[in-house]
Amino acid sequence: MEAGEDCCVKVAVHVRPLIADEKLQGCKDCVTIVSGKPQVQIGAHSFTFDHVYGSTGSPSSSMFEECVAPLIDGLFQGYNATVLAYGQTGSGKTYTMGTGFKDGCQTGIVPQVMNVLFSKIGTLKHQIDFQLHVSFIEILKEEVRDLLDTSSMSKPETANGHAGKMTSPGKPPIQIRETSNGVITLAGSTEVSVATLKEMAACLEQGSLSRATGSTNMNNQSSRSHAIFTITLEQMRKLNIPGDSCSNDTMNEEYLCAKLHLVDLAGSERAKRTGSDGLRFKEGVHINKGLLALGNVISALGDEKKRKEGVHVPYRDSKLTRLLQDSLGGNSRTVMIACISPADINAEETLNTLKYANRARNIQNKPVINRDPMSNEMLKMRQQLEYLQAELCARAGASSEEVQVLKERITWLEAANEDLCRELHEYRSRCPIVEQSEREAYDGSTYIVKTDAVKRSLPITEAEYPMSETVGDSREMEEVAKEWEHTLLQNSMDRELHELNKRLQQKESEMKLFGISDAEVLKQHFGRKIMELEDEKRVVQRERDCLLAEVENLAANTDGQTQKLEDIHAQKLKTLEAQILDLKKKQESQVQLLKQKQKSDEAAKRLQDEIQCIKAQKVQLQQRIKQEAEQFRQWKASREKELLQLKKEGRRNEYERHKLQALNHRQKLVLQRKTEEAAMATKRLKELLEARKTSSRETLVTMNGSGANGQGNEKSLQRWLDHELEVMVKEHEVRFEYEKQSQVRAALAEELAMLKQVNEFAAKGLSPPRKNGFARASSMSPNARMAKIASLENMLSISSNSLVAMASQLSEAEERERAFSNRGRWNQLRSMGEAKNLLQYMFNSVADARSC
Ligand SMILES: Nc1ncnc2c1ncn2[C@@H]1O[C@H](COP(=O)(O)OP(=O)(O)OP(=O)(O)O)[C@@H](O)[C@H]1O
Repeated sequence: MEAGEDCCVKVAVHVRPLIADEKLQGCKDCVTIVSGKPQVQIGAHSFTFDHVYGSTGSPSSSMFEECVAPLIDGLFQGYNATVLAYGQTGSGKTYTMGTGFKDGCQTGIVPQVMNVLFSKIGTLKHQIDFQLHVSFIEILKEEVRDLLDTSSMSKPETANGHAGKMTSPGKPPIQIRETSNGVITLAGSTEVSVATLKEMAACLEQGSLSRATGSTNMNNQSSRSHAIFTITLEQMRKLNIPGDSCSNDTMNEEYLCAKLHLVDLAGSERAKRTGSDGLRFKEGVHINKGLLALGNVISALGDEKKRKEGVHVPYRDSKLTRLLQDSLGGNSRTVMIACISPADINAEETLNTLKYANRARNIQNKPVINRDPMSNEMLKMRQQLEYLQAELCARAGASSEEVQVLKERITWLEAANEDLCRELHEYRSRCPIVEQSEREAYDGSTYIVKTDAVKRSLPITEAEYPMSETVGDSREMEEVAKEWEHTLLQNSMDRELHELNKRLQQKESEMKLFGISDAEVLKQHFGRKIMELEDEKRVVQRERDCLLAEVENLAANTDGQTQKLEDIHAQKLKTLEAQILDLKKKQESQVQLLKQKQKSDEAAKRLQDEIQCIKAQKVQLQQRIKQEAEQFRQWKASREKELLQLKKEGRRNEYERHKLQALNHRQKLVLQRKTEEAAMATKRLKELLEARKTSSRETLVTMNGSGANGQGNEKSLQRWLDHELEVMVKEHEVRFEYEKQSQVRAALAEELAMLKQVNEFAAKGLSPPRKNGFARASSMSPNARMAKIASLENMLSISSNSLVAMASQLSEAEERERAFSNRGRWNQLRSMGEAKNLLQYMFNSVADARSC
């Protein structure tokens, strides 16, 4: 084997979405991914990895291409590789790896690996001979079990809810061995030779079904073992050596053998949270032991100081670490996928996972191409030959050739320099535009941030009962509009009536004018006048006729006297004629007057009609005004009734609101008290943890410096013990507060879920089930429900923050505890006497505490 290149373990984080169970518990997403960066933030902690997938990091679908595909390419070059899924129980390891492969399901890394592997083999098989083997084992309770052993039966689920595989009786257990050149092998495990994708998939499916799984509170199909699916790729390549036609076939062949381990670890778990007991509890203990050993290996390899100090790496502490010896710090290219849940309830475990993963990034592996010794030797010789040939050429060549090469190099460098100058110039000319657009983008973002901040700064109490006010406002508006409309109508009708009255008055006064010159009297007057004129005319005519007769008689007598009489008569006649004419004129004028009279009669008639019409209109209008007033009165009465009803309802709502506010207040107080207690305990734990660092150092210094002074030493040991005990007590207190807070949160979440369900039922027009909580929630008004939902959501996010803060300190405490116990808590004790004294002191302290 040749010397390996240094390459760090690559770490990707896979954040799964909140699952139904977590949503039901009202869990909040407490993990933030920094946009565009592989950076994860949780509470005050921030971690950077090689990749982050899921929950608005890169899409999970690109994980295979970015993290695993390069490992497969390496496999074909002869490099070993490992993909390792790590994380808390239920965080999505099996989902990510696809080791729960069933019914040909293609999601997950392992099925994708198989697809890519066979498609590559398909394209290369004409040049290279391939051999593929797979093995599939699990480590359950520190025992390695073969998942592909067909002789052992698959065990159905037991009463304890355990499904798994039984080792066949008489078969020797699988042994982990290390070969002389340090390669870890499994003696006794089944290696199945596979030629097709289907065969390999069948192995995966068979092993997955045989794997031990069981149901816990946190995952109803929890893997109870660490599973390793290993693909071994052997290649026999024909080498193309120019000018080498004489050597035999084996001399021109190269043999490579590389392994790909696909590891799905069991999840770390807390017995209290998984609710495990009996067998499940024992499994949990073993799982945690294995993971603790893995953590210690990662810690030893990932801590630069420890690495430099050459600290022992405890691979042999567990079967898991022994099997992964090559993958961590050895001959392998390794990708670790840290699977995490974003739920705040899992914040402590998520933090622990991220801390481990972060440390794993510092592990340096030394992958080498795995050739067989013969091929390796051949390669070395060939390389040496090539080197010597080159050397020979160089020496044989003239020095002028060297000069020529240097000249060419100078020309090339000059050209490259020119290109770079041009690029720099172009960049500078583009710079102001880029800066401007960056400034604009920045301004835009601050604006968005500002508006968001303004929105967020609105206190939630302002949003309480907003709907009732809006409804009240709209009702009032409606009422005012109605009254206004009524007043307008009344006014316009009054104006109309006034107009009619005015017209009526006018017409009546006109009529009066006609009335003053009494029509009948006038008529009689004119009639009489005409008659008189007629009589007068007749008298005058008779007179004239007499006169005419006299004139004729006189004409017959023709004497002088007669002539005189005749003249007199003619004179008289003329007068009479004139009188008649005058009378005629008078008569005509009387007729004319009579005609005018008739016309005015007609006008009076018309006026009379108009007056009648106006009077009718007036009556109608008065009726309408009356009707309108009646309608308005009725509306007003009903409105007042309604108002009364509303006031009653308002009082009820007000009462309900007060009741709710009181309840909210009580809930908030409880939450506040619990949060304050939690914050105090967390703060105290933090202070103690900080103080412990210095105190343990001081203790050591004091103890080392006071070798002669036995009493001083004893006192400082006692102080150290007091401090240690206090840290533990505080850690327990915080854990206790954490549990209480989780319970409060669960109750709030339950209430919230119920209210939301009632809202959904109401939106669909259905009535909610007749259960206790539902009855109370559905008796609330929609506005009160909305307000309660908002208040509960507010409380939930307060609770979530408190949980994350506690989880952060608990994770810190646990990590330090682990580091401390690794170093040996009691290393400071140097004699049995010191130990006895300290034990006595501890007994006294416990007795004191119990007697209080
Ligand atoms: N990325 C994801 N998207 C959607 N659902 C997921 C995702 N990851 C995990 N889940 C769901 O979460 C649940 C737990 O996942 P899984 O069994 O893979 O966890 P695990 O880490 O293997 O748990 P354990 O250690 O207990 O075996 C499953 O119901 C799974 O379908």
